[in-house]
Amino acid sequence: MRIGIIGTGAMASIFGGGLIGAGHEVVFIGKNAATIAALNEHGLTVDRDGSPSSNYAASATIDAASVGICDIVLVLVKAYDTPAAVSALVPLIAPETSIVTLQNGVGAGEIIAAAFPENLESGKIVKGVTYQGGTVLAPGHVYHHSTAATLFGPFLGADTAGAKKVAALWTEAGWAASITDDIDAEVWKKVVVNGVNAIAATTGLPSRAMTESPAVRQLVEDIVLEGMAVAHALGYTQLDERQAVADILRVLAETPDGRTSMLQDIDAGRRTEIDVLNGAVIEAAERLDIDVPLNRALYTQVIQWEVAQGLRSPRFGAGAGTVN
Ligand SMILES: NC(=O)C1=CN([C@@H]2O[C@H](COP(=O)(O)OP(=O)(O)OC[C@H]3O[C@@H](n4cnc5c(N)ncnc54)[C@H](OP(=O)(O)O)[C@@H]3O)[C@@H](O)[C@H]2O)C=CC1
Ligand SMILES: CC(C)(CO)C(=O)C(=O)O
Repeated sequence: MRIGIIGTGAMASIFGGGLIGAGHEVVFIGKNAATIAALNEHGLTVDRDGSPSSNYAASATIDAASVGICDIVLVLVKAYDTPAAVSALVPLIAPETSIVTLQNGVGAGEIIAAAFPENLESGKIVKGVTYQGGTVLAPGHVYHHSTAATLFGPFLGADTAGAKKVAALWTEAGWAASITDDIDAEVWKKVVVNGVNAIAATTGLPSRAMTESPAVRQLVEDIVLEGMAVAHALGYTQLDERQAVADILRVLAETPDGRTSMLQDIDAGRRTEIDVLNGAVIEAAERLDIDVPLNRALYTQVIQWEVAQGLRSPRFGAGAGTVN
């Protein structure tokens, strides 16, 4: 299959590597010249726990127009980069192209769906959530926690054919994948458990270390339970809060060298996805009249860090709940 991946960061690289390894033709579309050069010249190196590093011959470009039509396109940029990524994607998309987002948070799927209505109508926009993790070590070199779950579902309607086609790719690459008929509930569960990202960002702790400190482990549990009350009030009553706590603690504990995506943003001095994660929880909680003090505290700290870095206007530093 011809697969276009927009992004050359952590997730683009872990999934791109595995899909090249499974025999697919993969083209990365990025915007960082140094990373593109590293990929084309030295290939993509992926470290996985318990196995030697793998190096994959990689093809990467800044010029999306040079790529041509793809069978499947994976959108793996940060949520706030989705509008620009979607514009770049146009030359890759035919009516039969499946477009897949595995981005965290709320809203990216809606931006993609609005841009490609024909693919949306035919069930070819696939929304997913993944508990796999990627950490960038250097341009063209990533660490991959690969044993965790990925769930796919149609963005619109009940036709799961498109989601099944993508899940089959995952299975071929040796990764767990399943189909859900309620991807929106899974997206909210992931938004809630991604509360751990802000904990990592504010403590500086790598993933496993968060589970080893009793105080931080308790904070992980508390942030998930707080967010789950909001998810339940939104109508996702089928989500089991204890299961959500157990799931995220397991993912963190199984990722000794992992750094959550938000901690990697802090490391790199770049904007975080706080708005579409804790910010989304706060926004929903305000509408539903639910108190979410932990989410507010973490949100405020991360926003203040962004303000201090000059990444965001000081007027957003006024307090939690001021979501963009
Ligand atoms: N890392 C993780 O473990 C997990 C991340 N996720 C989610 O996956 C998504 C991607 O995260 P992650 O891979 O960590 O992020 P990274 O920041 O590592 O990678 C994002 C990539 O997108 C590139 N990019 C941004 N805008 C464009 C554009 N217009 N055209 C082409 N490339 C572009 C960036 O380029 P540049 O390098 O130049 O900035 C970068 O290579 C996020 O929504 C994240 O929350 C989900 C599960 C786990
Ligand atoms: C916590 C983790 C790794 C779970 O997949 C994640 O989603 C992230 O780092 O953004």
